[in-house]
Amino acid sequence: MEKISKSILNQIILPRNPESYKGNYGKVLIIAGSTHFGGAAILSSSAAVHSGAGLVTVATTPEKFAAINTHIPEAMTIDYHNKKELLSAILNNDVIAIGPGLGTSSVAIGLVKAVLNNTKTDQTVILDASALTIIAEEKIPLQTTAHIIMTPHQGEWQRLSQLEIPAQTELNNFEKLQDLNPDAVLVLKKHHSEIYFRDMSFKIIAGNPGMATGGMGDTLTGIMAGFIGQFGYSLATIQSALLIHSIIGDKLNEKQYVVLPSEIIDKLPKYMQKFSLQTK
Ligand SMILES: NC(=O)C1=CN([C@@H]2O[C@H](COP(=O)(O)OP(=O)(O)OC[C@H]3O[C@@H](n4cnc5c(N)ncnc54)[C@H](OP(=O)(O)O)[C@@H]3O)[C@@H](O)[C@H]2O)[C@@H](O)CC1
Ligand SMILES: Nc1ncnc2c1ncn2[C@@H]1O[C@H](COP(=O)(O)OP(=O)(O)O)[C@@H](O)[C@H]1O
Ligand SMILES: [Mg+2]
Repeated sequence: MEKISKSILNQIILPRNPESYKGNYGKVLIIAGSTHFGGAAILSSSAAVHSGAGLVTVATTPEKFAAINTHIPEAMTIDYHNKKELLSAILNNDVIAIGPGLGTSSVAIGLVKAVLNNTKTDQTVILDASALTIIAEEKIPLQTTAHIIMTPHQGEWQRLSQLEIPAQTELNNFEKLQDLNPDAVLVLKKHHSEIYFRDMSFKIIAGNPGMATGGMGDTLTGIMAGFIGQFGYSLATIQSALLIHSIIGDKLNEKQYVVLPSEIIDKLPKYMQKFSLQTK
């Protein structure tokens, strides 16, 4: 398994073209949140905005609109119960991240199916949290032609792959990913998270137990969406998103016992600037 080098960040995060505008940095749709998990929608959309997505729309339940607008006014909101608006948003965004705080209601199941049935080749679908639980429980095939990235923690990967955590070896993970969708990327979140794609596997040597805080994975999903929106879908972009999340977490952990997801989000623009200037 190859270790992901920090130099990938200098290659991916480049200074912006002065002539560019928000349309050049990706349209991101985050389908997230439900009655008891409003924070997951805020963290994932805030992470997408702070990591540089040009336009971010959150599809959620209207009871969370006010909280989202207050915490992250840069993001737009739509009601995920409105099938027409949802379909239009699915068709018109470059990156669709679904799952943080979504829960596993019949509405949530319908949302996962709507994304998998209506996305196309040039789009990227990030499946996280409740979306992965739904796919495992409902046995929903991953049949979209869009790029698929799954970001399970070990418990979610156990549900999806039927592999108990001790059996989540490199070889077994390759096999199960092949069964689920041979073209999908698996980002297996753990201490020193791993990436699997076709016959390649990578790991990060970064991250710390101070990051074991609820919402940390929701934040990674937003960063992943923001990075793919602006830097394009590639293995290197996925690696960069995974790495910067933990590098910032490690920097904060030097002086803090506990690292909050919202603190990582706040630091994203500064760290991205630092890495972009190192290319000069
Ligand atoms: N502020 C908010 O709105 C927040 C909202 N959130 C939202 O909550 C929803 C549920 O997501 P979830 O991850 O909390 O619970 P779930 O899917 O049941 O998985 C837990 C099960 O897996 C097991 N497990 C094994 N290994 C594990 C590991 N490495 N990491 C974690 N778990 C591991 C674990 O084992 P146990 O701890 O019981 O031994 C347990 O059996 C989802 O939509 C998410 O986005 C959260 O993000 C929090 C902040
Ligand atoms: N001990 C640890 N070492 C390194 N990273 C960790 C550790 N604990 C948690 N993390 C990171 O925090 C994130 C947790 O994701 P997840 O469990 O999906 O959180 P949530 O669903 O609460 O948002 C992952 O990116 C994981 O790698
Ligand atoms: Mg999670």
